[in-house]
Amino acid sequence: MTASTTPASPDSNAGSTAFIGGGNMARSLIGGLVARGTPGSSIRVAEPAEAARKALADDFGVATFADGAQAVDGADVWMLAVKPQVLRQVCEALAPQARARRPLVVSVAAGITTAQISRWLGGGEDADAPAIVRCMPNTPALLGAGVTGLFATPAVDASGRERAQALLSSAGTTVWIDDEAQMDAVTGTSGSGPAYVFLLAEAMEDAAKRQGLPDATARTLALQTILGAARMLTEPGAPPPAELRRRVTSPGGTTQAAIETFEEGGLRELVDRAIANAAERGRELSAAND
Ligand SMILES: NC(=O)C1=CN([C@@H]2O[C@H](COP(=O)(O)OP(=O)(O)OC[C@H]3O[C@@H](n4cnc5c(N)ncnc54)[C@H](OP(=O)(O)O)[C@@H]3O)[C@@H](O)[C@H]2O)C=CC1
Ligand SMILES: O=C(O)[C@@H]1CCC=N1
Repeated sequence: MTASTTPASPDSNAGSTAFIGGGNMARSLIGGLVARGTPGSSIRVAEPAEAARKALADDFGVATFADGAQAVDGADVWMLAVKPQVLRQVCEALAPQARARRPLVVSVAAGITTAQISRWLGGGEDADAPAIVRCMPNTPALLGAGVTGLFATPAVDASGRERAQALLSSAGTTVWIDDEAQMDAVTGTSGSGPAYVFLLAEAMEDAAKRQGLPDATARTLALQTILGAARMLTEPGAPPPAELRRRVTSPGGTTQAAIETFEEGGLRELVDRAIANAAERGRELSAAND
């Protein structure tokens, strides 16, 4: 077992949060937490790749470990931030510590259900069940501009909910859902959603270049348009998206020509299918990794 920072004694880790997995999502969440005042020293990260451990320690001042068991040692919140495909193996390895410590377990893994996590952690039924919050953040968390859907199992008490809410609030807006089955729809909408906007940015930039604009100009126009539109959408008291669109669209003008092209091309139906497919993939990930 190697640790790139020296572990403190378990008792001195009370109040700390352990991340299992130090990849893209963990970086976004840790960045959001540290930027909003959580001391890096209270965050412990297990990550197999040495280069990633060094970058996390350098960038955020967190304690890093090659081994999950060391990272969770004494931590009372465990953030499971590994791929769905390895979550079972991770949970089963940590099950003895989970039974002994009874941490608040927070999972960001797409698709994987709280029942699966509970079983893999060796959880019992009812009063003996582990406290698990399943959540779906997104990468704008890095800027504190993310949105996270959260679901809590009955074993999570009010203080556990508050703790999870506080952790994810550092990443931006939080939305609790009561029905865990809806988490796949959350994943398809907002978890994966930033990539849809990035795809739109790519497509607008490419189209602008094909219209003869210089590369840098095309990028600036595409990105600032998305930023400005997103800000208008989220201003307090902003009208709904359809009304904002109407205000840009002069009858018989340029925008109408573009919007008609999108509608004829089936953009709405395409978005509907894309989000449905993302949600379905979440359900498949659950079944495939059970
Ligand atoms: N990226 C996103 O936008 C979002 C992702 N999620 C969820 O977050 C989770 C992580 O995704 P993402 O960050 O993108 O994936 P990454 O692959 O970037 O991060 C996962 C990290 O976990 C590491 N890892 C693998 N095995 C272990 C282990 N046994 N112990 C500790 N760490 C391990 C990986 O190391 P190595 O690469 O060396 O194997 C990798 O660095 C997924 O479950 C995903 O569904 C949720 C919302 C949004
Ligand atoms: O693509 C994925 O599976 C993860 C979950 C949501 C965003 N990224």
